[in-house]
Amino acid sequence: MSGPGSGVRATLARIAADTTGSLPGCGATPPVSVLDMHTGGEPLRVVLAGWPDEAALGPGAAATRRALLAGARHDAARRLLMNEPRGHRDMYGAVLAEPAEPGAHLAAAFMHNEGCSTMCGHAVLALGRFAVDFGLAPPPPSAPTAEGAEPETEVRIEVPCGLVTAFVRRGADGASDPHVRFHSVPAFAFCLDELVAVPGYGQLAVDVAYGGTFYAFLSASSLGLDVRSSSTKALVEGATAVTEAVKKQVRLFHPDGEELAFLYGTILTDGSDGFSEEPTANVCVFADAQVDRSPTGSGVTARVALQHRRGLLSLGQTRRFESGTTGSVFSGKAIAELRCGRFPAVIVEVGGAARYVGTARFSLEEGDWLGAGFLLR
Ligand SMILES: O=C(O)[C@H]1NCC[C@@H]1O
Repeated sequence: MSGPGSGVRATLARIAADTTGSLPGCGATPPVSVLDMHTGGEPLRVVLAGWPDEAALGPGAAATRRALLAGARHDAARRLLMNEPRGHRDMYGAVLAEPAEPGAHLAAAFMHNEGCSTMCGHAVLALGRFAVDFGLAPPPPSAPTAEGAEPETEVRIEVPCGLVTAFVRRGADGASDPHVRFHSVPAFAFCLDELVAVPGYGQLAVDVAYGGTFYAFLSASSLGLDVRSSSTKALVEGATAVTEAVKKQVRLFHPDGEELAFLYGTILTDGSDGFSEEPTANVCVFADAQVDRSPTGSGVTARVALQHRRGLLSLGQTRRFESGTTGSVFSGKAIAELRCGRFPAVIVEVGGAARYVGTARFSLEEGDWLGAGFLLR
């Protein structure tokens, strides 16, 4: 018989309560603490502590992204947290830093299966909640409403493509509402109906638009596919062929700088660009054939800019966008017209729900080459 404090259940409880000790064989590398969320099914792993070279990170999101892209230690940490066995091909993460922009509450750089992106809408929705719940953005000074709810808290987040603002509500109990909205950087149509030769699929008309990052857009039907019913494998193959072809055949340009001028991926749509109360579905394939589970915040931003440019969506008119993968829905609307260099542009508001998933402390056992991170094709 085991005495009090011994036995399997007591041992498990002791391990669970011990938040500081390192695991056997893992003493040499300090553990990395993370908080996981998801927005419309798309994961977001927020690094809390233990990033190997915090001093080299910032300040500012663009500087943090540059440091992540350039540093071997940073890339090892990215692979540790994004790849198997702690993550998977489609994992997504954020590294937070002190902001450099006056008035910003935090800076965030984004990482995925290949490197680091310049914009991530699903992450901005999640980080808005995170910032409110963990005191990174102060609550508004005005009084609560009659129902006890506060007015929205503004969370200004510096991301590599610029400054974006999330709006978060808190209930009478002080907890943040999962439904968040954000205003993005100027979004614009780069080219419409550009003819691109896509090996295996023929000559296709493709739109390219910017929503914090550039995407190619086309109806999945032009590849003989359907975003709601085709297999993910077929959608990934088709979208990847388009991405590779557009990268070779369309030279991108962004008025704010060279480091924004790259194609992040391809978004296949259901072709329903004309206004409807029904949601329009799309699937985003980005980075190294990574599949977004959400409708893609930066993709919705770019799609709204395209629909507005084509005269299909007026200012203030809300359209709903559905993920072809999970069925989750974001809203999108153009709220202001402006210019981004030579491009007519719009500010887009995107809304969606972000949820908490859990926290974890990850370690790496000495000599574990697989544990350092791998991906299956
Ligand atoms: O929502 C978004 O904008 C992002 N989700 C994964 C790919 C994009 O960065």
